[in-house]
Amino acid sequence: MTLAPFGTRLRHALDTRGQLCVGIDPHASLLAAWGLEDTVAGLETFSRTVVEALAGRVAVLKPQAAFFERFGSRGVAVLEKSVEEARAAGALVLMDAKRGDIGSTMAAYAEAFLSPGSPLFSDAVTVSPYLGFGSLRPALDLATANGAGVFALALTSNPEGAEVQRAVGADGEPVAAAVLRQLAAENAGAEPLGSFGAVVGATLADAGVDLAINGPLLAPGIGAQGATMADLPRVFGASVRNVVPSVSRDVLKHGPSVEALRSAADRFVQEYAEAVK
Ligand SMILES: O=C(O)c1cc(=O)[nH]c(=O)n1[C@@H]1O[C@H](COP(=O)(O)O)[C@@H](O)[C@H]1O
Repeated sequence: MTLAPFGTRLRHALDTRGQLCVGIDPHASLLAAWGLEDTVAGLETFSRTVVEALAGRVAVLKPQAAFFERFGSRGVAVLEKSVEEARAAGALVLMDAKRGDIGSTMAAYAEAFLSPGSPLFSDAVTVSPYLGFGSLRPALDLATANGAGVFALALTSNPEGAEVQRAVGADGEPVAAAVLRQLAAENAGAEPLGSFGAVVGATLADAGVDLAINGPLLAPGIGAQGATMADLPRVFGASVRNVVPSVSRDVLKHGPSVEALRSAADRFVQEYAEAVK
């Protein structure tokens, strides 16, 4: 089955399900809080519960690959199953893998996450552009061919990110601005939304760069890292409607009750709607 472009599918999901991405981040501390063991079995119960609670409800689920990889191949098998079940229930899956490498190796990462035959095929994947934006080309091309998307780190939510991302290149352009400019070029002419997104933390005091990339802006940092939905209009300005606010721990801490997870996600959707009138 040929998928419509990711940007089109994402816009529809945000408009119909509400503007929210929930991260599946099975921290050891969350497993313990849910009364689960820090084992593959605990991981599987945790992930299955989040998918059961939210995949039929929220626009995007974002499994954080690291928390599955720490259990080795059996953890990755849980990740594969979670991706499949979440997609089958109607959520778009954004694989948070933050991969980055030379182009020829990036092609292999792209095969892993953006090729429909792969067990980890996802609707989109996070990548690091810090080996040079051009190194992402194989991922951008494979995504286009398969109706998938790519989110490149631009201004991350952690305070350390600035030393690299705010650095100014020889031509006077800040590094993050160059990433955003190249994403905008990839998205040129796409309607209603391009398939190539930027990651811009909701925790920023001020973006200070042009966020009008005609693509989605993944905004982590809401909740546990201190940002709120009310911060989004200030950080994102005119681009705020293209923001995909992302929350992990501040939703997940409400489990293992399926109802409580759903209520928490619904509250965040409501808070976004109130903040962005
Ligand atoms: O790409 C991301 O999702 C991401 C980028 C970023 O700048 N900051 C950031 O926190 N993230 C991820 O978003 C999630 C944040 O989790 P919470 O702080 O629990 O909501 C983690 O999985 C992070 O790896």
